[in-house]
Amino acid sequence: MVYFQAAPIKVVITGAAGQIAYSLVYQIASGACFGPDQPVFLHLLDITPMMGVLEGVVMELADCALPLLAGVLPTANPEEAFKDVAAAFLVGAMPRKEGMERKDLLAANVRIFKEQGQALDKVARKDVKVLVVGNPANTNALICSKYAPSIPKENFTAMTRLDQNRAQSQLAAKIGVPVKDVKNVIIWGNHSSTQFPDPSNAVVTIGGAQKPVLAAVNDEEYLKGAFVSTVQKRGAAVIAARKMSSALSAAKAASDHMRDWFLGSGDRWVSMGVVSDGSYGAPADVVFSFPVTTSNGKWKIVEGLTVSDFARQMLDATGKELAEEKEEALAVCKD
Ligand SMILES: NC(=O)C1=CN([C@@H]2O[C@H](COP(=O)(O)OP(=O)(O)OC[C@H]3O[C@@H](n4cnc5c(N)ncnc54)[C@H](O)[C@@H]3O)[C@@H](O)[C@H]2O)C=CC1
Ligand SMILES: O=C([O-])CC(=O)C(=O)O
Repeated sequence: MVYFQAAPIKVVITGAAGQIAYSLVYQIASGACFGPDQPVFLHLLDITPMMGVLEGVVMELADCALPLLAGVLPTANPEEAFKDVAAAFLVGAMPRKEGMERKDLLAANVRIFKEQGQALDKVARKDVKVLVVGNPANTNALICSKYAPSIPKENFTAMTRLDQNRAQSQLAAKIGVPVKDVKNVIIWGNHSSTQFPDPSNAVVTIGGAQKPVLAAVNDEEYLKGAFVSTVQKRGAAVIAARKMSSALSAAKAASDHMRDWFLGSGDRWVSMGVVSDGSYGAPADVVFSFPVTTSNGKWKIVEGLTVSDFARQMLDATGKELAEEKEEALAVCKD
């Protein structure tokens, strides 16, 4: 019997034999996600043909000799995987290949999230925090929530943190400051090429003083043009280079997202795909990425920001795409 000071929490990762999970298991089991004093019991779900590969991941986790890892359960059974979990990283889904848009994965992937919503509904803790990473992440999260009606819809989120990290990193490089000195870049809308990476409220610390990013960059053409398209297309650029989609950075972003949700975002805004209440004119009842702050395990949309004409057009385009994806997903799930 192993004794820990705090009781371990059960955390599930789906697609656990895949690329992203290979980095994510370490983020979680090392304490980077839930904190250095929180032991974790990992539930690792994949499909039956991947159980052999998954066994290798389990061996490697043991070989890491991680003090916070209380146990590991590899399984192909969703109800076993989701039983009593406090946090769920829903990664398992097909990734896109070169030339595809993420929404091209919808028909193949959305049923996974219907089935997993049903399993979460049955066996997970009612306060489980769910992060959907598998693409198309926003719409998969919506479907998952719809099939888990006993769990509050606020508990279902989609990952746009990778886009936020990309945006922050691009701006820091442009200004020539460490990435930690840029904050409050916003990702609006869908985790797709219609997303709107918005620097208009971002601030940068230069020489100990805070300055708006717009003034520090002082190049409107870049901020409305190359900056936006670089972030929108970064996933495709990584696929073109690696012939596989982002994995290391996706795992880091998933850990950042869940850490901030559990432990709080402090004085920074973070972007999360959440079930929309219609804030900022976004369509209601789609999973839309907003700027949020988090504390005590809850997120809250940042209110009162000004939306320029340019931003309005961008928000409308990404909202329209999400409304269309929702209709398509609901039709697929009916079958
Ligand atoms: N939201 C975001 O920012 C990002 C999302 N992604 C998405 O994450 C997903 C996973 O990517 P990778 O790990 O690179 O893919 P991968 O192909 O390496 O791994 C996916 C794993 O999921 C498993 N899987 C398939 N169906 C499953 C099911 N029903 N239950 C449990 N496991 C299942 C597969 O067997 C495989 O082991 C893809 O959809 C990808 O597009 C990737 C990067 C960033
Ligand atoms: O681009 C992809 O398909 C994988 C992904 O979501 C990303 O890297 O943002």
